[in-house]
Amino acid sequence: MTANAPIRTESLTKRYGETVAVRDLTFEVERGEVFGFLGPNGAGKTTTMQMLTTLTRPSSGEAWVAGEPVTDRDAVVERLGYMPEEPPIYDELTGREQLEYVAGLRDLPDGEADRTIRDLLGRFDLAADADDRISTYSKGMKQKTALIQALLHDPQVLFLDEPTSGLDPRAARTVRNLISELREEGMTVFLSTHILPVVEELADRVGVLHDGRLVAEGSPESLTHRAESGEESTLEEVFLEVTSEHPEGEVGADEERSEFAR
Ligand SMILES: Nc1ncnc2c1ncn2[C@@H]1O[C@H](COP(=O)(O)OP(=O)(O)OP(=O)(O)O)[C@@H](O)[C@H]1O
Repeated sequence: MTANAPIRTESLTKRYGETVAVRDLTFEVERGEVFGFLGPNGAGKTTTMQMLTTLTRPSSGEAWVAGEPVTDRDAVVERLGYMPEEPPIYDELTGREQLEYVAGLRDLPDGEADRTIRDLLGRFDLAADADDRISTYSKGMKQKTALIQALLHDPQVLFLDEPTSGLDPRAARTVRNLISELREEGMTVFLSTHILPVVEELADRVGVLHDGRLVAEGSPESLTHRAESGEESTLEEVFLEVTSEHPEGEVGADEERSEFAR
């Protein structure tokens, strides 16, 4: 355990009535690491991300983001950037107006906000479209706008929920390249997706969630070179294997997650 890991959870659990959406989740993400959070539909990825971004409170257990407990909403929100699967952007605004609006919500001083917006629009190749309405944007341009708005306040940790879902291959490639650039700059990224090639390309480490539990964890390479089989396989095969090894309701409360050689 690293006390100052930018993301750290301990026995994090969320219950909705009888449903245990996330159970006893303990993991950490190191500074500058891209952590790929994988799992089939209903595994608990969104719920985990909502707890880490303070949108929903844990039922039990603890979590810290950028050193702050997720129960301290203001402190955590100041330090994280979050791009949800359906980013809140308004079609009737222009890209620039949308970003100015978010900068206002974040209380960024006007001069600083203008400079940051200009820099990020340039960097994400959106400057020429910044004064067009978002209703005229492609899905990829909307996604880039959403990524910029998550970065405006220079967060220490970035949470991305299915950042490439619904994008055509070219737009998905652009978004993957941008994430890769952020990683090269040392950003800590928590990347939730069920698209395996995305984590294969971008993640330094992968966690596989199934039925609310972390059932496998390791580098993408170690997951594809499973120590016990000694055979090379694809991440998809490993994913299917570890999620079928743990059919719903059959995972013992104290069962260890699969560990792979790092
Ligand atoms: N607000 C809620 N009320 C009741 N049950 C919920 C709520 N949110 C999630 N759940 C349940 O918790 C479990 C985990 O859901 P979650 O959305 O976190 O999974 P996910 O891995 O993000 O799935 P997907 O890939 O389909 O988005 C599911 O059984 C879901 O039905």
